[in-house]
Amino acid sequence: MLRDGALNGKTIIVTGGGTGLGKSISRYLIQLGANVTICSRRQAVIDETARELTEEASQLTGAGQVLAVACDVRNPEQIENVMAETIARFGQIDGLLNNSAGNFISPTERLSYKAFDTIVDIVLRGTYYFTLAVGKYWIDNNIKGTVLNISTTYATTGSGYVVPSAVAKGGALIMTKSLAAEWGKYGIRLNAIAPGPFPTKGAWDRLFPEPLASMMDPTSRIPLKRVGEHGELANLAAFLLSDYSGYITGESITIDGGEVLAAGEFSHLEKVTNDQWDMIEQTIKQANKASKGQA
Ligand SMILES: CCCCCCCCCCC/C=C/C(=O)SCCNC(=O)CCNC(=O)[C@H](O)C(C)(C)COP(=O)(O)OP(=O)(O)OC[C@H]1O[C@@H](n2cnc3c(N)ncnc32)[C@H](O)[C@@H]1OP(=O)(O)O
Ligand SMILES: NC(=O)C1=CN([C@@H]2O[C@H](COP(=O)(O)OP(=O)(O)OC[C@H]3O[C@@H](n4cnc5c(N)ncnc54)[C@H](OP(=O)(O)O)[C@@H]3O)[C@@H](O)[C@H]2O)C=CC1
Repeated sequence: MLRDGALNGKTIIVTGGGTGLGKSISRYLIQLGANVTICSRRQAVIDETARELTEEASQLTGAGQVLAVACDVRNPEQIENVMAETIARFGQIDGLLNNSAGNFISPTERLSYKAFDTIVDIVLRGTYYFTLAVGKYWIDNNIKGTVLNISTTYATTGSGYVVPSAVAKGGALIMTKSLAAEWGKYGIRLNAIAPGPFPTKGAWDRLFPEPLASMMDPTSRIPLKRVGEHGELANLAAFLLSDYSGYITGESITIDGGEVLAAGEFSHLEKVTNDQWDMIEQTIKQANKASKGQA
């Protein structure tokens, strides 16, 4: 979507950049000229992704570079190490993509306290620790940085069976809006993306495992009748991290093929056939006549 070189000179940290959506977005940011630091807990995973993205970038003109630094986002010292290594390698930090997450489906009453804490700590604590660390650095150094948080559609609607994730994503979304109001005076922008289903191994293993996958078609309730493509999400993420979105802050943009709209009171009526609509129309018109005393 953006022109080549649109992110030249920018350095962006992507948490959870070794796999799934974080990897796809990192790939596109690098293509657009950004230098990207990817971080997550598993050093071997981010090293392999960095090798792959570096190889791909070497085939392109004007692509950025990639650095892999291990980090558990629940640990402030490790976050500060990622920032220090990024600044040592690339000079400064311009953007932060909070993408790391943990999640699994479960009836809430089956969860231990530790299970609930594990998800909330990765998603909410990890997001505010990283945002706080980078925000302080930007304010101290007068840098007009940008934060983008990967949220979900149920951060605003809520959802059963993923309650710790909903609690944490909801909290992170309110942080996005609150800090956008507070840090606007420093030129710091914060936005979020709320994706619907985008197939990744991490999400599908934990949210759509067997026997669920054999029992239901996740596209049936999506108005556009398909899941998302990683490139579609990467386009939106790159735009929101770029200067082209310079007047957008505190916003959450949904990218879900219309899935949340399916909750609308009458949206399920797509199952009604044309013959049934003929009958329904006649029935309603009869009732209209009756109410005017013409029946
Ligand atoms: C119907 C169609 C649906 C289609 C799909 C649509 C999807 C669209 C919307 C999706 C929105 C959001 C998506 C995401 O966030 S996807 C990201 C998924 N990726 C990950 O989760 C990657 C990282 N995850 C992990 O590393 C692990 O899963 C974990 C989060 C558990 C953390 O691992 P860790 O090793 O730190 O933790 P433990 O294994 O020690 O577990 C901690 C406690 O949690 C308990 N636990 C773990 N799994 C379960 C389970 N399935 N049920 C109940 N409890 C569980 C575990 O027992 C530990 O607790 P205890 O010590 O008390 O036993
Ligand atoms: N796929 C989808 O349909 C949707 C995804 N999302 C969101 O998109 C984002 C990416 O998810 P997706 O790509 O699907 O799944 P992945 O499982 O591929 O990505 C999650 C990433 O988070 C990292 N991570 C987990 N725990 C930590 C931690 N404590 N510290 C640092 N990194 C951590 C993992 O790496 P490691 O294990 O090495 O630490 C992994 O790279 C998440 O925020 C998710 O909530 C939202 C809506 C829909």
